[in-house]
Amino acid sequence: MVTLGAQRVGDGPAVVIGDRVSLRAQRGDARAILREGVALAEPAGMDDLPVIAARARGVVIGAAWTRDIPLVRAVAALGLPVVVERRHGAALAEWLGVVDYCVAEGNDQVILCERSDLGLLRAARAASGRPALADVSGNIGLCTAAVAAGADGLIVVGTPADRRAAEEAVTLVGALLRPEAPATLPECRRAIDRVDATLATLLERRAELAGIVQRLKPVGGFAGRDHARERELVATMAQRAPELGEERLAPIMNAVIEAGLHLAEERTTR
Ligand SMILES: O=C(O)C(=O)C[C@]1(C(=O)O)C=C[C@@H](O)C=C1
Repeated sequence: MVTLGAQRVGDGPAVVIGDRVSLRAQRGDARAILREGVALAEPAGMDDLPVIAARARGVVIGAAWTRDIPLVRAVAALGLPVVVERRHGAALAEWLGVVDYCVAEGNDQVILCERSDLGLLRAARAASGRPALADVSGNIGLCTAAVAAGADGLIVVGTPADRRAAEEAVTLVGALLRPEAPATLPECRRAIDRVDATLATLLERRAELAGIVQRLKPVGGFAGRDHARERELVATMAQRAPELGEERLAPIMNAVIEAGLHLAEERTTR
């Protein structure tokens, strides 16, 4: 786990990082470009390092210059958390070799970052035991896939809509697939909130489908209720929710089904 400002990257929920500033791409006076508290900054050269050290929460070793070993070393020596991007085309060994340079400078606060190859992100995370971010800026369609692949967070430099898509992916996919071991009451409640967000999304989707079924059945709505089908779906769900079991699931699903039927009937009379 690596702490980046207020965010913990590695254990707990996947994070979204919206401010990654590249002094390489922007080319200008670092003092004018970097605001105090920026999450991640990528230097253009050695001259930028003092300003980055003073203002940024973490520093990026960019994909374009991972072979500039003197700069890699100097960046690691700042003592800030370091995000190591993979050079385009670099194999796993080369990527993790850059991490070794950072560790050799006494900096163990290293996060991996990958843009496109989610299989490699997963492999690097497993091989190194270090957290890994997916940079989905400009490729926002990869958000959910990246979280599903095990990314510990998303870097997204883009529009507010892009940022919302990233937040949605970490919440919904995280709740479904990311292991959680919250240790405090607030953490546990936030984890429950993520599960509830996923439940709400699924409940809304289920209600839509149940509404379509009512129109397809010869007799829809409460009049066409099929209790055998309801028992069957509860029994199937109990295989995935064995702790709750059929007995506890049955009243839950009864309420869900009735809510769907009420909605469908309301819609036909609207
Ligand atoms: O499968 C159906 O026949 C439906 O109408 C859908 C549904 C459900 O919401 O799952 C709703 C009412 C029935 O009693 C059984 C199931």
